[in-house]
Amino acid sequence: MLRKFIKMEGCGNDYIYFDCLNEDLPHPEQVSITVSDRHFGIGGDGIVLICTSDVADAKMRMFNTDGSEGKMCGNAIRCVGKYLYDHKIVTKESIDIETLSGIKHLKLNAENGQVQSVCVDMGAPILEPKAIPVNLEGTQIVHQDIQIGRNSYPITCVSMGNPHCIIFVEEVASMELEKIGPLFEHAEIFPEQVNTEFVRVIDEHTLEMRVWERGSGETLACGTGACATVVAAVLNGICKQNEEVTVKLRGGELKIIHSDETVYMTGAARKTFEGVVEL
Ligand SMILES: N[C@H](CCC[C@H](N)C(=O)O)C(=O)O
Repeated sequence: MLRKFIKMEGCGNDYIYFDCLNEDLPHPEQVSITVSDRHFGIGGDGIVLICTSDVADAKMRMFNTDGSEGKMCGNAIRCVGKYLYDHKIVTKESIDIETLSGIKHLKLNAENGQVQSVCVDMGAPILEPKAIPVNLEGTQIVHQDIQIGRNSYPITCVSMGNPHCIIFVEEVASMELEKIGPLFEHAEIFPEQVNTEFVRVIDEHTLEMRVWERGSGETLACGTGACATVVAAVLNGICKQNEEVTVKLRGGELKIIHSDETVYMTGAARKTFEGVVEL
């Protein structure tokens, strides 16, 4: 079966998008494993299905490279907004997208009919350990030492609809994430695994972040991870609420504001190419 796809990226976090508004995509878990392969497939950090919704302008489903379904994806939701507007499926610049973590509100920033960037209301962070989930005692997990492998790390745990573990470190560039990332991802205290962010503080308005994603490994950026990182920085007294923080990622930058009620994420969304793939 031949199927059209569109490749898009947000800060280098690149997914293969399938328009499922009129045609479903069977076995998305297996499709993601196959087409995400950067040598034997199209290549990407996973796939995203753009589907109809009864409660919003569209529904987004995303799958990691290992076929697991993510409950929210910050970089992808910006690209979904771009796809819908650029293809005139929506004509408004304020739209809603249904996800497994609730309905998200998007403000599309377009020039000449093409979306360049999007501001997403990502919703309020979830800090209650059982809801993240993380199997640790307490009302929230902030700067709590845990043993991972042979070392102990002070972690902060935040959910943005998907689980994140944030560690503040002196230097991120030379970290060997392929070694340490899986130790966090599959640590027993995370019953649904975890996305792990390693963060260097540049100043109270600038953070440098690398990420080892649940189900995909290291990606060039993680939108929910950048939001979780700023929430963790506020909880640790590094950044201030209601002040914009720039999160520098390997693939670009995201602007995050952790307000009293929610977290706003603003960043680019870009199409790289379209194609047809044999599924
Ligand atoms: N790996 C994540 C989903 C993708 C999140 C990330 N790419 C983003 O931009 O938020 C998970 O399984 O929770």
